[in-house]
Amino acid sequence: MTSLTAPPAGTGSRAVDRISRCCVIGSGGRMGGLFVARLRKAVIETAGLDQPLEAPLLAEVLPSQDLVLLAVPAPAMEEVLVKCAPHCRPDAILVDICSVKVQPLRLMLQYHPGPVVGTHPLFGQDPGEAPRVAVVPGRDDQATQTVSSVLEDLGFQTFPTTAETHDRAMAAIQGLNFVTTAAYLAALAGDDGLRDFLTPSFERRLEAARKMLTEDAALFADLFEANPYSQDAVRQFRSHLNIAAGGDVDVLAQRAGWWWRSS
Ligand SMILES: O=C(O)C(=O)C[C@]1(C(=O)O)C=C[C@@H](O)C=C1
Repeated sequence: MTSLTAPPAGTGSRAVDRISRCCVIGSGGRMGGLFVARLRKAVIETAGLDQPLEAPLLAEVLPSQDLVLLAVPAPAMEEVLVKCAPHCRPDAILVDICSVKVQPLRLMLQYHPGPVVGTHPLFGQDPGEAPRVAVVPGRDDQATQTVSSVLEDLGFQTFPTTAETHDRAMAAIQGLNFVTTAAYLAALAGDDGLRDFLTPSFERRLEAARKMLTEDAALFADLFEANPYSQDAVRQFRSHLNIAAGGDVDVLAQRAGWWWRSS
């Protein structure tokens, strides 16, 4: 599947004007679709491709692109690169939006000889008021600047980081959030006798966990696996459970108050 929109007349100094053609691979997905819509709204000529990624169409569409954005899950990255990278111009900027950065950047640098930039939009299908995107340089500093400027032009706030810093942070923010929620609820599962005892604070937690565990569990499990720091994060968390097991729960509660400290 591919569709193109013509850019309107008139150019300015925005980054999107320096990127005249772009292709989103995975345009049928939620994030891919969001990027196609924003790029087109920013009047950049945008093609969308999705499965099946067949060679004749890739050969027709990709060689003319200034920027190729991979909106594909981390586990599919290598397979997609094997198919797409040979059709990209060597000077095209290759960008991904995976929620982990060490592994996708390594693969993009391996399969594409030109500019590479990793990004992670820190939001889902609803970007909210001030959507932020982490940007990780891969190869070519100018390309990193161009991609950051394009993202800002699309209405996102960007900030620079490294793949390692990013993945350590996401192991804590996404990985542990998923694993600790899943472990807690799994530990209680199967005991129907608990139903009569549910309290408002527990119900709030259950509701907060619903989407993550009923719709997005496979996504978070994949991210846990693709993040090299996931197991470190779990081990660190386990040491905090040990504090509770030793009876010092007030120490934990006091430390947790850090999140609501006044600045
Ligand atoms: O919008 C949601 O429900 C999400 O789960 C989005 C969410 C998250 O909040 O962890 C999931 C994956 C992306 O890496 C960024 C954001």
